[in-house]
Amino acid sequence: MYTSSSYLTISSFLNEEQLEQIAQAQTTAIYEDGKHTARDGAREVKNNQQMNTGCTAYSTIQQVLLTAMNHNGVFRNAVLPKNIYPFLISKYTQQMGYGWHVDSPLMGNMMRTDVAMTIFLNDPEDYEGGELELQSSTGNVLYKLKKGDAVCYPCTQLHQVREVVDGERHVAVTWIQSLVKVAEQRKLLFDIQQVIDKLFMQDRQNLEAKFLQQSHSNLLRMWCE
Ligand SMILES: O=C(O)CCC(=O)C(=O)O
Ligand SMILES: [Fe+2]
Repeated sequence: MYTSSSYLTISSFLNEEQLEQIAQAQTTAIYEDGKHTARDGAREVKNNQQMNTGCTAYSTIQQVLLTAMNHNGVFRNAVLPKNIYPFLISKYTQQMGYGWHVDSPLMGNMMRTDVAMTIFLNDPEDYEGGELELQSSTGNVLYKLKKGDAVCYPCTQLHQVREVVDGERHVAVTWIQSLVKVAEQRKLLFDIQQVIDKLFMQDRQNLEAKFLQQSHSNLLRMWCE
């Protein structure tokens, strides 16, 4: 599930019903210049539109997205969310993009940003260009996922949204403060959790799984803040 070092993709993060609710809401949405929510060097390279957070559509979409997050075990186990920043609902039309930047380390009420997340709200066939490009030690990686899919990546990484050449790109983005600050530690915990889940699926009383769960619990206690 981790495609590169610690980038997590979640397919069908949103189901058909949730996507439909979002699409309905989007028809009445009000958008404004995305530069309002960027700071320092990011402001100059940010060229997109964002949904006005005061409109009814925004509240509806926010609710749908939070519900999806709460129900997603992979997201919870991999990201270990402590605080979630309100979603930005963005739209990139022709020639829009967001050049190389790093996200603010602190947002809102001094919330530390550990994990960034992009949820794709329309199909990759709907637009040309518009890939989310992430810096990685083994070469840059591009994400242009299916409608309803999501990608999570550590906020330590430089990234950009390549220019949309044709069509429209719709995404929801947010930032999460994790219970575990260090990405490598989160990845270890997630890997162990997946093995535990598999073993318990075969046998609810598997003793090795219980020992592994003990180690997982104690590591989480050691690393969480
Ligand atoms: O649209 C995306 O996939 C990411 C946008 C982004 O980097 C940001 O809003 O900071
Ligand atoms: Fe960003």
